Amino acid sequence: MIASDNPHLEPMTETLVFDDKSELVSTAAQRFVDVVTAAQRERGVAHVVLTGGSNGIAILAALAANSGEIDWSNVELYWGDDRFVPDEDPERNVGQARDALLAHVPVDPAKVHAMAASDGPFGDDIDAAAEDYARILSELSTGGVAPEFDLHLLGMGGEGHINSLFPHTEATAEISKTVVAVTDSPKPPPRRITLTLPVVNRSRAVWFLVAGADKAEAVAAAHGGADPADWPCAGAHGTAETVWFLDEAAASHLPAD
Ligand SMILES: O=C(O)[C@H](O)[C@@H](O)[C@H](O)[C@H](O)COP(=O)(O)O
Repeated sequence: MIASDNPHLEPMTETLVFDDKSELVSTAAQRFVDVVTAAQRERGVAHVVLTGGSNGIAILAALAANSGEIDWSNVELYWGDDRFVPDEDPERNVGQARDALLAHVPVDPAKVHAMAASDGPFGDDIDAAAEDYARILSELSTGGVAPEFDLHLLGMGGEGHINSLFPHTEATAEISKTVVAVTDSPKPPPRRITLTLPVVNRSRAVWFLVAGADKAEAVAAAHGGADPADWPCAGAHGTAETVWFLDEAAASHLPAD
């Protein structure tokens, strides 16, 4: 089992409900700037895990327009998951991030840790590609497992999937590996590489970016303490904070208070 040696005691859960998706995105982008600049002040380098999905990419586009005092040359960037398809496939999360943000800010290419594509250095060997990502995480950590990320962004599917961790799957139940290959994703494409829940949960801050009525049941399940096997989103928590950025539709099944 992967343990977090983070000393934080009482992680805070915060649920923010916005009138609409654009307000959600602009607030999360502003707060992203605050978290990354604070991490850089304290530790020099910020470690941030990006996500795909419409909200995750919209935040990156907002940051391309205004990223305040972020020193992009001192941000280590990772992905929570990616599709194991050719690099030029428009479904790749890293490609969408390149278009939305990375092409527009002075990131250090050596600090941009994309998951391998199916036409990358490991060819079609998805297990080798996943193992290599685990090696990268290990090498960039102080304890040999994975970094304690300053921030892990998460989108969420209507059935509660986060990264490529779907309900009732081995990947969601994984407690030893930091990164696994998924070859039968219920949502296409079937082949993906994903961080596991124990490594997500090494993050200081875990943020859910969720809009739309089709997500309301999963949001309510996570807030009600559901079993992560049923609702993987219920198993993701930051060691310092867990923040739910919701629009009103996504929050519609939460208790009124
Ligand atoms: O892996 C995938 O198939 C998607 O990228 C998925 O995980 C996405 O992030 C969520 O469904 C949230 O998407 P939205 O932000 O568009 O709701």
